Amino acid sequence: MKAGVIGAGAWGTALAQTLSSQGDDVLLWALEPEVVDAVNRDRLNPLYLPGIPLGPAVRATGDMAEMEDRDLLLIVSPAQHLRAVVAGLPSGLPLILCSKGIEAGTSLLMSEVAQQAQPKSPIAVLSGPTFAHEVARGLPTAITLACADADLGRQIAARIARPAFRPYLSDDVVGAEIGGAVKNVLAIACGVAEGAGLGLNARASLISRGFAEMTRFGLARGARAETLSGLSGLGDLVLTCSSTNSRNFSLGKGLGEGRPSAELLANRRTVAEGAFTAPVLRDAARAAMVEMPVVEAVCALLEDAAPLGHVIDALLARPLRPE
Ligand SMILES: NC(=O)C1=CN([C@@H]2O[C@H](COP(=O)(O)OP(=O)(O)OC[C@H]3O[C@@H](n4cnc5c(N)ncnc54)[C@H](O)[C@@H]3O)[C@@H](O)[C@H]2O)C=CC1
Ligand SMILES: O=C(CO)COP(=O)(O)O
Repeated sequence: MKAGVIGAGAWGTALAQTLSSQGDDVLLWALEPEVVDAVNRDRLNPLYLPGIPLGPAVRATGDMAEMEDRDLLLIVSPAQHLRAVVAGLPSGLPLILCSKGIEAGTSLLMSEVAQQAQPKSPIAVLSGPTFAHEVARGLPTAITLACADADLGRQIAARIARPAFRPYLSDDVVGAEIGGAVKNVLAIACGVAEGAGLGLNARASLISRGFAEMTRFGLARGARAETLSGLSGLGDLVLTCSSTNSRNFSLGKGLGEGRPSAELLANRRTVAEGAFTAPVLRDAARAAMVEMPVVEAVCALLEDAAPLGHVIDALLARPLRPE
C-alpha cells in the first residue's frame, strides 16, 4: 500500500504513524520545510506531535507532485485550507477527508468542498473520537469511516484498519461530517463552563443540550440520527468536551477565565477549528431556522459581543420547554 497523508499537523502525523505501523510506505506532505527535515532526519515532528518517535516507513515531502504514485490520500489540513490543498493534488485519487469543519463563505461541508476542487476523486470521510497523541501511541481507538460507495468504503476500511485502530463503516457522509464540525463548537462551550467554574452539572447539560442542537442541525442537513449518536457525533462530542487535551475545550476554558478571544486566537500554531466553524454554523442554522442557543452563545463570546455573565444568564433564562 502506498498512502499519502496531506498535512503534517498532530493528526496527519499520527495517522501517518498508524498507517506505517505495519511497514506500509507512507508519504507525508508538510507545509513547513522544517517539519519535512525533522521527520526525514530525526524521525520526529517536534512542532506538532512532540515526543512521538516515527517509524522508518514514514517519509516526508514538501512537494505535492510526489503524491502522483500514491493510491490513497488522507487529507488532514485545517478545514479552512482544505479547498486550496485539495486543488493542488494530482487528480482522480481516492480522498479520505479527516478535517473537521464547515467552509467559511460557502457553508459547505468538507466533502462538498473536495468534490468541487477534485471532481474526479472518490471521497470518504474519517471522523471520530481520536486525540492524535493517543492514536500515535497505539492506544485503542474506534472511528467512523463514511463513504457513499459501500464497496469503496469496505476496501478503504480494510486498508486503514490496524489492531488498535478500528474503522466502523457508514454510508452517511453528511452525518459524519456534521458531528465532527459541530462538536468542536460545543467543546468550546464546555471549556467555558470549566474556566468559569460552573461545575460538572453544567458541563453535562451542555453536552446533552448541545447534542440536541447537533441533531436538529444534522437532520435539517440530511444526516441520519444514528450517525449523530455514533462515534463521529456523540462519541467525539463526549471526548472533546471532557479534557484540556482538546484545543477547542482549552480555548473555551480561556474564554471562561475571562481572557479576550483575540488574545487566545492570536499567533496560534495549532488549530482550534470550533472558532472558525462557530460563526458559519450559526449563520447556516439561522438560515435553516434551526435553533442552536449554545452555538449562539459561543459566537457571542468569540466575538466579544457580550460579557460572559450576560451570555450565561441569557442561556439560563431561555423559556422553559419540553426536553
Ligand atoms: N489533533 C487531533 O487530535 C485531531 C485533529 N483533527 C482535525 O484535523 C485537522 C488538522 O488538525 P491538526 O492535525 O490537529 O493540526 P495542528 O493544529 O496540529 O497543526 C496545524 C496544521 O495546519 C497547517 N497549516 C497552517 N497553515 C496552513 C495553510 N495555509 N495551508 C495548509 N495547511 C496549513 C500546518 O501545516 C499544520 O499541519 C483539523 O481539521 C482537526 O480538526 C481530527 C481528529 C483529531
Ligand atoms: O477532534 C479531536 C478529537 O477527536 C481533537 O479535538 P481538538 O481539535 O479540540 O483538539
